[in-house]
Amino acid sequence: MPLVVAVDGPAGSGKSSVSKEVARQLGYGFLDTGAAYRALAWHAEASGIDTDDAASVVSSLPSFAYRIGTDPAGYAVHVGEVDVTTAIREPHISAIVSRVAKVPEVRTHLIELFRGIMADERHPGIVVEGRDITTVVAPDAPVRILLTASEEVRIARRSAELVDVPAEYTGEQLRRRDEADAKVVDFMTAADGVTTVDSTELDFDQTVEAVIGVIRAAQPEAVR
Ligand SMILES: Nc1ncnc2c1ncn2[C@@H]1O[C@H](COP(=O)(O)OP(=O)(O)OP(=O)(O)O)[C@@H](O)[C@H]1O
Ligand SMILES: Nc1ccn([C@@H]2O[C@H](COP(=O)(O)O)[C@@H](O)[C@H]2O)c(=O)n1
Repeated sequence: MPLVVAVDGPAGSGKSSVSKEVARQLGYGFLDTGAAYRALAWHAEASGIDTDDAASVVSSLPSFAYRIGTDPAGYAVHVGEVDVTTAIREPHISAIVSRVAKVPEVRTHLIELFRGIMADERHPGIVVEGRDITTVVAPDAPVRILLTASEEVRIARRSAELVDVPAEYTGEQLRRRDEADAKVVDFMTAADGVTTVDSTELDFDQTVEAVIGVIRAAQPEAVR
């Protein structure tokens, strides 16, 4: 089993971009678990399923042929033969993903999938990011981090990415998604043994260094 670095946090806190860069610098694998929930929402829609109907969402699981690599340099997400890497980031998918993520059967199915990917990892370590990694998916991981930032800063960073979308819409959507997701798992407070990295006052490189610092403190031999 590789060294697992578990990273949780709210929307726009920098989980995927920071985790990917940390993995790249340490020569580790990288697993974006949110991509699976997004891809399932995409798949359900593409199959004409009402994402508000939990039973229908569950019925789409057997045909959900999901693939994601763990090489941080070759990030790509597929459903069957379709490359959905870009499509799953559309605001439309962000707006509906919490509906599928709250379905218990979906969570059980995807958590098994994540654990399988982690067990198969060939890099010496893997950075796994999401909402319930430190608490449910890998509660025994040797390094567990809650990556956070103020809501205002998270909205500003996300708005800077989505230049064609009105900032008010982006902010409202991020708030709504956190509110819906927080009913399912607690990613706003650090569980026992989880180290908080607050990037509100840090730039991207400083945040990457702060996360590597937490890994170094917990596993000195893992980081030269
Ligand atoms: N410390 C930082 N300083 C400045 N920008 C940052 C910092 N951390 C992340 N960012 C930027 O903020 C944006 C959101 O980051 P990212 O997509 O990684 O967040 P996320 O937590 O994975 O979001 P989501 O959960 O919505 O997928 C990106 O544009 C990223 O480059
Ligand atoms: N461990 C996780 C990861 C994600 N989710 C759900 O997926 C959505 C998209 O995640 P991003 O990290 O890409 O923003 C997120 O809003 C959650 O609904 C989850 O439940 N558990």
